[in-house]
Amino acid sequence: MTPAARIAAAIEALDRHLAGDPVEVALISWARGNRFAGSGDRAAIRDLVFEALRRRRSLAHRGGALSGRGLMLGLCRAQGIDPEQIFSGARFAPAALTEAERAAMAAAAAPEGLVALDCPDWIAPALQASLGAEFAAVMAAQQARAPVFLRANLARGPRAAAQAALAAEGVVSQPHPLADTALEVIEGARKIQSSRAYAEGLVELQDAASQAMVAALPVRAGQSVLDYCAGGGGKVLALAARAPGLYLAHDIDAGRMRDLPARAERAGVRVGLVAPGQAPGAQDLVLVDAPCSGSGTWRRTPEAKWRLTPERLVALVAIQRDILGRAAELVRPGGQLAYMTCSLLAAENGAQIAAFLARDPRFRLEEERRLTPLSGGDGFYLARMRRV
Ligand SMILES: C[S@@+](CC[C@H](N)C(=O)[O-])C[C@H]1O[C@@H](n2cnc3c(N)ncnc32)[C@H](O)[C@@H]1O
Repeated sequence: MTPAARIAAAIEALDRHLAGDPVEVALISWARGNRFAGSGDRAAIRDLVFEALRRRRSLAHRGGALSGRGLMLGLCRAQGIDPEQIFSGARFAPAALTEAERAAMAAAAAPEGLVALDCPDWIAPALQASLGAEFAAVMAAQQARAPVFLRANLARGPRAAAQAALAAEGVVSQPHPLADTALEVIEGARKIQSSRAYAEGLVELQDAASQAMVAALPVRAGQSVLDYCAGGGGKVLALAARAPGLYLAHDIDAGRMRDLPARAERAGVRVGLVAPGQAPGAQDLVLVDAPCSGSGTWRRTPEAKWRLTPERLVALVAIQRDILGRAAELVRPGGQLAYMTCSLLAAENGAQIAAFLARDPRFRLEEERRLTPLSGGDGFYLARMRRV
């Protein structure tokens, strides 16, 4: 496909998405209806769509409309490409520009303020309060694509050995300072999942900040650990790789843990599954990787930035509060409770924990950590508490 044809495809997928389809569904629908497109084309179209969503507000401003065409026009302009060259009306290219489109683009001044930062108006005050002087830099960082990170699985060998095995298969990576397990992929990211290094469990895909937060948790051989919101198991697998122990995974939606047994086997670690609502005995460490706004991961999941609403945020804070209360009951006296989110918002992080500690005097805060995308990985929050 020509660059113009790929842009025409991205316009179609974006229009489906803007009409209500989740972005992944929109991309799959496009691919099903256009089976001639090869994997290289599909990947390029996906990149265009995600680029447009990360910068949805500023590109719509530059392109004169919040539509597939408006976003792609805005992207051309932001990249210094003359839209007339792409929007030519030639075969497979987007239809030629209309006079109205030319006029709308000509009228659009350079984006400023929250538009330039691609920040929804309603959430800006909360983000500004949470991020302080870093607000603009963090929002700007979220406009760029996230790096691809791998976690070297120490249960299978050291990071350098994983790096060498990947390099032999064309996946070039370098150690990342956020965690002693983190590798940042520089070349060959598309080969990771078909590599032997991945199949043999030497590495897992995991954001570097996520690895850093897990590394901050204490692990001792033989301890009992419950990952209360395990999802696909990224955190519990990373913990289990550090020391043998009794690891359990729980999620309200058992379907989310579907792949966990296979992932644990690949990684050479053991993780038991706990059915939703089933109460395991008191644990040395309970980890709550809570459902959250995901505001620290908007580079990877840009549609979430535009889908989040004030009502959903209030609901998430209530869910987190409820989960904390339940998880706290599963910590043995003297044991630890670790609460994490990939949010940048104080309401889901420090304020949530302050309210929990005020409600439950059995717990003391031992450590809080915050990371933003300015450190290279996702935005993350960790509070480590002890039941005294
Ligand atoms: C941030 S994700 C977990 C990601 C996972 N820990 C990982 O590293 O791959 C949050 C998870 O919490 C689960 N969840 C939501 N509400 C819950 C609840 N009330 N109790 C337990 N899990 C819940 C969701 O199903 C989701 O899988």
